[in-house]
Order: sequence, then structure tokens, then C-alpha cells
Amino acid sequence: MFETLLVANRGEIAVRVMQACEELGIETVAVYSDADRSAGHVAYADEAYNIGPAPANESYLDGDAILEVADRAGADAIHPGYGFLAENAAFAERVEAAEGITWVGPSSDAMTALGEKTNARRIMQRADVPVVPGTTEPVETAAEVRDLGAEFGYPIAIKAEGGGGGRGMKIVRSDDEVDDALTSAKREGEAYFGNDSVYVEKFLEDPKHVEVQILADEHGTALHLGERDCSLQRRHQKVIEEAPSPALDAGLRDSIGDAARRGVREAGYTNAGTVEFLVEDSQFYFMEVNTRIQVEHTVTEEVTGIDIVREQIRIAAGAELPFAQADVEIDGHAMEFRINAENPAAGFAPTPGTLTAYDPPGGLGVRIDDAIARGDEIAGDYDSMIAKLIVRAPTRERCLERSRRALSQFDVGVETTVPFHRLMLADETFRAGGHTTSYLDQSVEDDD
Ligand SMILES: Nc1ncc2cc(-c3cccc4ccccc34)c(N3CC[C@@H](N)C3)nc2n1
Ligand SMILES: [Ca+2]
Repeated sequence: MFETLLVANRGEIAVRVMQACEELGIETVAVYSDADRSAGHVAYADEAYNIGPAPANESYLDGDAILEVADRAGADAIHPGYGFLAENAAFAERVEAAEGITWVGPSSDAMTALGEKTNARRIMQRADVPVVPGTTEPVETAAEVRDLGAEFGYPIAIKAEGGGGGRGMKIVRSDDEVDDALTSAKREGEAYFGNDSVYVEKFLEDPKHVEVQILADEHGTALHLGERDCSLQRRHQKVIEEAPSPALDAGLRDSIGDAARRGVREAGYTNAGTVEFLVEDSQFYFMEVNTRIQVEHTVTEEVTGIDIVREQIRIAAGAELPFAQADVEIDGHAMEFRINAENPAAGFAPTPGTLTAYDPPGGLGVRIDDAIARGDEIAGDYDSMIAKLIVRAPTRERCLERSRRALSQFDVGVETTVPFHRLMLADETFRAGGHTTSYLDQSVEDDD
């Protein structure tokens, strides 16, 4: 087992990883930017090193600085968390190449193979996993795209090869939209991912967004830990996630889980990962793989009792998974509410400032993942998420009731998304689990 692990991240996920390390008897090393000098993850770690000024590309994205600290601190493992360098195959490769230090995540080869979306689709097809109807090679010309519009019927989506999370995705509803959409998808692909290749999929108008949690060890065992429903999104930002999905029955649950296992096995994937699907009319279609731990891993932990971050670290240290697929059981229902320092009444604009009050709820079935305390400065330099409220209960109905209770007690000194979550808990469509990916963008009129 590792002796010292460096967490190349900040905020709640850094503390989450450090908690798993502490339970495994592993010393923790934090890295921090000038803006995070007194941040919670720094206080929590056994050792902490400054890696640069506030801007992410001069600190948390600076692979050289992170590897230099790993060397100085004698770390024998690096956990990237999510965001920042978590899906940067080049950085993973540098860690793999560095003597005596292990990357806690999939191999850089698996990250590269699955990061190329058309390649991921080809791998899934080889594993008999249904993919969203579309191309499995990049498209070049507007004429090709118009032919695909005729073949699949509009609307279609043009997606960046290196994309994900909605970036570099253009929805096309007719022939005359093709030229501009193709140009901007290629430009965004180049700008965001350094890759202007794009491909085409039939755009599903009203799907549920269901993702399957995978854990695969380095001895050939790949398991799924059930699914999460992430359909409640606003502008490609997940707002509330839950497990299990209200959209799946037992049959669909088993087949989507098996499909995810087959797909990651075909990809030679190891460690934790998430296979994203779109579900429509009781059919599921592969969309993409996230080669990292996700923000919403928590709801899966709550309904399976499995500590996913612990298993990531054990897998990276060469251990076998301590359970088989038959041992994985989904018990109860969990929801995660992202508490962002944003003002829902002002188009969710960021609300940095001093945390004059911070009084999270507790009690049976209530979990708070955070790294902040009253009096902290909420920096505007990073992602606006400052905490996660995770609620677990025996059924979805009980989970809604408990979530309403927890949110009513959640007092935060800056404007946050808490009032928005309270509204959602009163929304009939959400309460019935009938919301799809377009629900929020359609029904909640933005003020801006
Ligand atoms: N072919 C096809 N059809 C429907 C889709 C629906 C989504 C989608 C998924 C989740 C929330 C959304 C909100 C607005 C618009 C789209 C979505 C989607 N996403 C969103 C981000 C990235 N994960 C891909 N891809 C789609 N692709
Ligand atoms: Ca190495």
C-alpha cells in the first residue's frame, strides 16, 4: 500500500480523497495556490506545499509544479480528483513514467482511447453496446453533414472529438444551419481541446441522462455499481443527481450495467470510471466515458455502501476488488444537491465573498462534503461549487422529504443555489421523476 499520496486538487474532493487516505493509513500531501493558503484541504493534509499564484493554469494545472512537489514530498501516488488534470492523459503519462509514483486512475492509454469520442464509440460497438445513432469516424464537410441529416433525420448533433460535458456540441435542426454549426463546432473543438475533429449523432430531443459507475481492478475484474440519473441539468451543469434512476426498471438496470461492464472491459479500462448513456423509450444508447471520479460519485456510495475513492486507491496499489458483482446491492435512494456560490435570482452569477455564516444540516441520512468554514473567503478563481449536500433514505419519496428538511436547515452566508434546490423539491415534474435533460433549459426562464 502507498505510504504518501499527493492530492492534485482542492476543495471538497481533495478533503474526500484525504479522508479515504486517512482510513487506509496513508500520509497526505496537499498542494495549494496563493488564493488557497488558508483553505480547508490545506489544513486537513499532513503536509502542504504552495504551487503558485491563484490562476489555475499557474497552479492546479501546472504539471511541472505538482510533480516537483511529489518528488520533494516523497509521494508514491497522485490522485487528481475531478477537473484540473484529472482527464489529462499527457499528465497521467508523465506520472506513469516517473519512477516510484503511481497515478490513481485509469492508464493514460485508456484515457486517450476513450477521450477520442469516435474511438470510444467504435470500442463500444465491438462490445455490442448500443451507441447513439451517428458516425464512428470524424466528418469533414458540410455536404457530409447534410447527407447525415437526411439519413438520420433532423435534429442532429455535431460534437467535438475531444469534447464532453456539452462543450463543442452544436444542435442542427435543418440543412441551412449546417455550415455555421460545423464551423463553430470545429473552432470550439480546436479552442477547448486542441482537436478540431468533429462527428455527428442523431440528437435525441428528450432523453434521460443515465450514467453507470464502474470499478475495474488490474486483475481483469470489472464491476458496475449501479446507475445515477443526471437528467436535471442547466446549461450542461448538473444540478441534482440521484441513484437509482427513476427512469429504469430492474430489467433495464441489469442490461445497462452489463453493457457498461462489457464496454470498459473491451477498452482495457481500470480504476473508477463512468459510462454515460442517454435513455429514451426504454432504450439506452452509449454517449461517452468519463475517465475520472465524478462529483456525484457520492450518491452511488450512499446506496451501495462502497467507498469508491478507497477502492480507487487500493486498485492503483495493485489490490484485487474485495467483492464480486453479486455482492453489489442497491439499497435505498440518494440525492446530491450541488451547493454553488451563485445567485439563482441573478442568472446563477457567481457570488464570491466572505462566508459570514455557514451552518450545514445534519441528522439521519444527511452527508455534507465540503472544505469550507464560517469566515472563509470564497475565491472567485475556481469552480463555484462550495459544498455538496447528499441525502439518503429508504425510498425516493422519503429522500424528497428528508432533502426538503435538510435544505430548510442549510444556512450559508453568501447567495447560493440552496433556494433553487428548495424550489426544485416543490416541482411536480421533478418530484415525479419525469424530468428529462431539456426540462430546466425549457421551463426555468433565466432572468439574464
Ligand atoms: N445525440 C445526443 N442527443 C441528445 C443529447 C443530450 C445531451 C444532454 C445531456 C444532458 C443535459 C443536456 C442539456 C441540454 C442539451 C443536451 C443535454 C448531450 N450531452 C450533454 C453534454 C454531453 N454529455 C452530451 N448529448 C446528446 N447527444
Ligand atoms: Ca510511475
